[in-house]
Amino acid sequence: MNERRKKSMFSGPLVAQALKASVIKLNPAVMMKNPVMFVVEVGTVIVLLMTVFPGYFDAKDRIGFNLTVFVILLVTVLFANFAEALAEGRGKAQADTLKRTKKEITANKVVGGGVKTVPSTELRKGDIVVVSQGEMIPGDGEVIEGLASVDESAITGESAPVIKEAGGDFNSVTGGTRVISDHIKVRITSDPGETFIDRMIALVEGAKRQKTPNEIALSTLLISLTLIFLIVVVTLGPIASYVDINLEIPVLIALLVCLIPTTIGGLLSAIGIAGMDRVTQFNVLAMSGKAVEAAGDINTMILDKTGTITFGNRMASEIVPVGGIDMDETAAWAAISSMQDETPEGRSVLEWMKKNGKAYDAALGEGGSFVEFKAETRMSGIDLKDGRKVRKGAVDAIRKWVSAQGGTIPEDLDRQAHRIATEGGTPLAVAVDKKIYGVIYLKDTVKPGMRERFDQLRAMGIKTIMCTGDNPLTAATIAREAGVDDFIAESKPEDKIAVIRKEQAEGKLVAMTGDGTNDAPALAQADVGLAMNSGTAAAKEAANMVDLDSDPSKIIEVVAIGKQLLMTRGALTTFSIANDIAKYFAIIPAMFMLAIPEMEVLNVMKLGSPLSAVLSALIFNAIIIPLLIPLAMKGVAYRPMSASRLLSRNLLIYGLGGVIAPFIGIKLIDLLVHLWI
Ligand SMILES: Nc1ncnc2c1ncn2[C@@H]1O[C@H](COP(=O)(O)OP(=O)(O)OP(=O)(O)O)[C@@H](O)[C@H]1O
Ligand SMILES: [K+]
Ligand SMILES: [Mg+2]
Repeated sequence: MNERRKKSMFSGPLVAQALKASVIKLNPAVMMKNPVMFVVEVGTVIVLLMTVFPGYFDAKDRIGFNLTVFVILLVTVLFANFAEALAEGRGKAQADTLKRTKKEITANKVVGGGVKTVPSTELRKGDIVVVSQGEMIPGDGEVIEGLASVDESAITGESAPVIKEAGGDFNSVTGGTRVISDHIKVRITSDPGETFIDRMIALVEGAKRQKTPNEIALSTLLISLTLIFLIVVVTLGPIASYVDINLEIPVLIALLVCLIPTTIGGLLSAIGIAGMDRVTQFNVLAMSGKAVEAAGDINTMILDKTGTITFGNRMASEIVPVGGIDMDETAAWAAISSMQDETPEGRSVLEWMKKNGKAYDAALGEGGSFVEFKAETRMSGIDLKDGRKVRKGAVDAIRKWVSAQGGTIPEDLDRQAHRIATEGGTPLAVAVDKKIYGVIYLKDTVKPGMRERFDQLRAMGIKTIMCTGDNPLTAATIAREAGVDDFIAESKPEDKIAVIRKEQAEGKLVAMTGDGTNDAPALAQADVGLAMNSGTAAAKEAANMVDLDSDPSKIIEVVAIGKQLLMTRGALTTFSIANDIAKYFAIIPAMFMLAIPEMEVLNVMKLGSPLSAVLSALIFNAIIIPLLIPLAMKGVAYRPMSASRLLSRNLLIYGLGGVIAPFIGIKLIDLLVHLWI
């Protein structure tokens, strides 16, 4: 699928498909959704009638001209349809591939004591299925038993298998992905038609594409402009004839089409679809165009430290005893506290032991009950069967835990923790009941290039806040190193939602990423919530975007894509309206010169003849649409800068460019047209 995703929008089959679709879209019922182009279509039909039945319209001496106007108008409409069809093309192709994936699946449903083979479409929420090596997972669900490696490339395009297992944050599986080793039992969590693949198909196909609030506002403006010009042009005829000037209908229609915002009207939906498509190519699924646009308007971005700003593979790199305790004893307790801790942090402690040739009595831990790491407690460990409780965790959490039992805190604990934290490391204290043995030094590294990216975000006027469960000192060090604007340390998952609400109360739009079930409320609250595909079903459900590559730092690029979408629309609107204004100078003098040849002084552009002026303006009006398709699809060139600088830059380039381009374009076309007629 990744291959397909990367495929150019302008490849042969997609272009052929789009050409066909642009004719089908001529259907007036479809055209009506785009009022600007619909007006052009109506004009096209009128000129066609005048060409075919010239007798009725007293237009016998203008058949050639009228036929030409008809052809140019028809091509104008086709160009606009082509832009939209081309933008839709890649999504449609992707949807077809996904649909094929869907059809083939059968499910082994657990019924009573046995297993029954049923088509996946018969599965309902709550059903249990067994999936073995080589089989496809028949629906979205949660692993309730077993562990398997799963090939999710059908969805993510990423060929490396991922491990899915019961319990924890990696239990969610997606229908249409394939188990490549072992077997698992899965509880189905979605009904047919509501699965992740169904949603994906609907998204890439644009089936449920709704206009975003921004698009609606712009459409309203375009319709108003169209109406105003329609009224002007319709009343122009009678007024002119009152003073004995006879304006011809095809010329009036040409005037109207030149004046109404056909360029942006023709490209508007293509810009929106292409923006969504850019996000999809980036392997992020946006649930709506609104989400992508919200990303472009973000003021505040909330980022996790571990795994987003840093690599996140926090590894034990040192074990430091405190209170005069022996090194080996401290290390042994650190290891025992990690015996069943499957987090990267926990596993790294055991690896450290091996690497440093340290031994511990594993038998001590046997039969004990495992205390899983929780972001709320910020501790993990084991309750031994002899009654002793072994813990490791954030220094302040362990401190509190030990103090609550009446224990004392070794005086060098803080000094050691402080040293580790100022180096940007995470200190984990190790304790058994009320005695603290030492500190584990977890090392993590800030990803390269983070500072530049945060500088860019700042240039765009976006504030970044790093949220971490880590202590304030580590947080401060990493925050400084990475260059984020602000940080919140010792934060629990629910603190994120508080930060979001606070920012939103100040009228800001907030973006965040998350993957856990406890991130779900915050993901829902954020204006842009990007969930990781590796995360839980609840997180993916709550978010309005899902990153199929599960890379939380991608939120930064998503914002850039959103901004680019808004900018592209703004730039092309400016260009389009500036263009139309410039066309006055070609077409209005021509129109009056047709009626009163003495008005030659009006011919400021020195165009060949009134008729060639009208045709040239109309041809320019048509071909500017396909000329701008690449820009509409790829988005305007984009450099991070503040909104006000962007605005003035765009006005200069696209406003001024929009005024100048028609003068040059129409003049050149007129030179050719005048040779021909
Ligand atoms: N496996 C573990 N066992 C015990 N304590 C841990 C473990 N993993 C992390 N901790 C402690 O709990 C704290 C909070 O961890 P958590 O994963 O919630 O946040 P974080 O990873 O520091 O920050 P972020 O929100 O950026 O991921 C850590 O700073 C660390 O002190
Ligand atoms: K126009
Ligand atoms: Mg974490």
